[in-house]
Amino acid sequence: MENNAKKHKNKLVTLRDINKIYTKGQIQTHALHDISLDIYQGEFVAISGPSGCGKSTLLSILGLLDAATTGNYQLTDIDVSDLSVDQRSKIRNQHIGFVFQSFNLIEHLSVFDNIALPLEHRGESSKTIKQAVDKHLLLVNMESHKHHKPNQLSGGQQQRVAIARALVGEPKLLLVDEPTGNLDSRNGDLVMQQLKTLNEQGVTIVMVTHDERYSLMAQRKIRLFDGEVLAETKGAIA
Ligand SMILES: Nc1ncnc2c1ncn2[C@@H]1O[C@H](COP(=O)(O)OP(=O)(O)OP(=O)(O)O)[C@@H](O)[C@H]1O
Repeated sequence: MENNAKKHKNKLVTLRDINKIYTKGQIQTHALHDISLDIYQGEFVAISGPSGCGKSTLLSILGLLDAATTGNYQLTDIDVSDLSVDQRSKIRNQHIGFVFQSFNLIEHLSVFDNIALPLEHRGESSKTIKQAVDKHLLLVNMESHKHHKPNQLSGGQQQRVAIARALVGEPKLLLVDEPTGNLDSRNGDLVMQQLKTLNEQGVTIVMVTHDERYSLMAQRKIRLFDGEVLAETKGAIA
């Protein structure tokens, strides 16, 4: 298969010399050391490495949930290194979608209403919301379940709803943290197939995973160790 990154030359993420130091009282943890990374539009990047090596920290910085202690981060043409918390959250809402291991769906809302949430926060009209939600229900093959509540769905179906919710605002970057961690292998395979298809349709994905099989589905595999990039493998498409 052709590497999507070759089709899309636009650079989405430029990280330069990113360091993250957590300080708690007298204790400092140097979680990321001088990470430099470029991610291009259309790529599927997997981040792996042992527990505590900094994967979630890196994903939080990429997703503007947290800021680096030092270093530079450019998202498309926006320098997001030194923004206030409010500015960061505005850019996050516009440009970034998240999928977490635990789905994080709201139990008392229907599938439709869960997917609609990001657009409601943006104050979109109900017509725009309906069109966008219907489109994304189709994208993840969940249109026949739109009136269901999350507890009436399998884990794999819940994760597909979470993917639709992450994508409904048309983010530039989809960040995925252990998407199959709470799923059996059949549902895990279905969710991964869904992510692969979305990537083939042009969605840029950065995914943290412990599962070697799934990281091989990405075009690039970045292995962290003690907060540093230990190795980078390119073109490993399954
Ligand atoms: N909020 C925090 N305060 C202090 N230290 C933290 C905080 N978050 C993470 N750390 C530390 O930073 C280092 C990297 O943690 P991180 O959660 O990024 O690793 P990880 O690779 O995602 O681990 P896992 O695979 O177990 O989820 C660890 O030593 C961790 O203890």
